[in-house]
Formats: sequence, C-alpha cells, structure tokens
Amino acid sequence: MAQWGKLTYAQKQCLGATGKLMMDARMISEGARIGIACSGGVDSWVMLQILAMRQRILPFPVELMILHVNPGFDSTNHSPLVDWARENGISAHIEVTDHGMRAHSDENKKRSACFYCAMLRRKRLFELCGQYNLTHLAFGHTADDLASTFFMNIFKTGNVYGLSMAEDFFGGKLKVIRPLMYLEKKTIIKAAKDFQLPVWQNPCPSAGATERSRTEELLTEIYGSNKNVKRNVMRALQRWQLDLTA
Ligand SMILES: Nc1ncnc2c1ncn2[C@@H]1O[C@H](COP(=O)(O)OP(=O)(O)OP(=O)(O)O)[C@@H](O)[C@H]1O
Repeated sequence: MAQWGKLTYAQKQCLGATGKLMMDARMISEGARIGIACSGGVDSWVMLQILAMRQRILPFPVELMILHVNPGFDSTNHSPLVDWARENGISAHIEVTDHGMRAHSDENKKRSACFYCAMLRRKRLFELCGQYNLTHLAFGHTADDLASTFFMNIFKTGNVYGLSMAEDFFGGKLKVIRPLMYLEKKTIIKAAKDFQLPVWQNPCPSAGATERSRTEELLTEIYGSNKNVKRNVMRALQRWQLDLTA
C-alpha cells in the first residue's frame, strides 16, 4: 500500500473491509464495468475513493464510472465531483433532474417524497447502466443502513428484508452491489475526513424527517444500553445477509 503513503486507521479499515466483503460475496470478476452511484454524501464519496484504490490493487482489470443523478434542488452542488473525476481520470455521467420537485408535487399522491424520489433515481440509474453497458451498480449503503432497513421493514410491513450485498437484476445482466456493508458509518465519516473528500449536503426539504431517521433514532437509543449491542446487531445482520447472498 506504499503507493498511497501512510493511511490512517479509518482509511485502512475502509479499504480492508471493502476488499473482504467483495471477496466474501464474490461481487466482481475480471472485466466488470462498475457504475458507482454517488450522491455527494459521505458514504458514496468514501465508496468512490475506496473503489478507485481497489481498482489499482485488484489482480484483474475492472472499469469504473461515476453516476450522479442530481435531484434538482441545487443544480450546481455536484461540481466537486466533476473536479474529482477529472483529477482521478474516472469517467462520469452527471445529470440534473427534477426528481426532488416531482416527489414533492401532486404527481406523487400515495408515497412519501423520499420513497418517490428514490424510486425515480433508481429507475434512472438502471437506465444509465443499460446505456453504458455496465455490469455492476454499486450503492454506498453501510452496516448502519442494513440495520435501519431491517428494523424499518419489520416495524412498517411485518416482513423480514434487509439490503442485499450482491443481487442480480435483468436476468443477470446487472449486479447491484453494496461494498460498504461491513463498515459502520462512524468509521466512514472518519475516513472521509482523512481523505478530505468534498462531501456536500442535498438541500432537500424532507431531509432528516423520514421514517428511516426515526428508526435510526430508536436504534441509537437501543445501542446506548450496552456497548456490545450495536456490534452484535450488525454482526448478526451481516452474517445473515451474507448467507442469503452465498
Ligand atoms: N443523487 C444520487 N445519485 C446517485 N446515486 C445516489 C444518489 N442518491 C443516493 N445514491 C446512491 O444510493 C445510496 C443510498 O442513498 P441514500 O439516500 O441513503 O444516501 P445518502 O445518505 O443521501 O448519501 P450517502 O449514502 O452517499 O452518504 C447512496 O450511497 C448512493 O450510492
């Protein structure tokens, strides 16, 4: 790892845990063309940085492409991503949409704004993967996201669903992967600071007022009850989710 100089503890943890999960879940193989879904938030920035580093140490060639779908609240806030892509020689598709406004309009009668916006984004990301012949689409979900999704699904729908680590779509033409799911958010936040990544906030009127944020608050309270609870919840869910993948 001399090629990057001395990495901090958090940076090493991110690089190591991502590589381990990519192997455990057999995420990629030679010739993979990976679309990296970047929101500008801390998780997808770290995923991008780490995948760019892993690309250089993988024993086989893979291609990377940044995909950013701006929801339209601020049509220029993605400019640091344009600069980063140029400096790191990674191709990018960046587009400004009206997804945020549509999700908060009368067009969306039944769902929460968050759900609708995410649905439009996912549809667009899948289209872009087809357009650019990408074999993989990487999302920056973390172990914390796995836990909040798991409990939110139980509380809201009575179903046991997590977030898959690697899942085939369109008859195996596209694999959705989540390389950060062995990592806790707190480590990712530290690594983002150490890498000095230019994270930006999405100025969405619904930010912080979602079903997910309420579940996260509840989990934070439960985790606070004993220092092992969080680690045990994450480990259990990671093992379960990996078993479903393998
Ligand atoms: N506007 C976007 N363009 C491209 N990909 C996105 C966008 N928003 C979210 N994603 C992808 O979906 C994942 C989960 O989305 P979510 O809204 O939970 O992320 P976030 O918390 O806003 O940002 P991040 O996960 O990057 O910190 C992101 O990690 C990223 O991979």
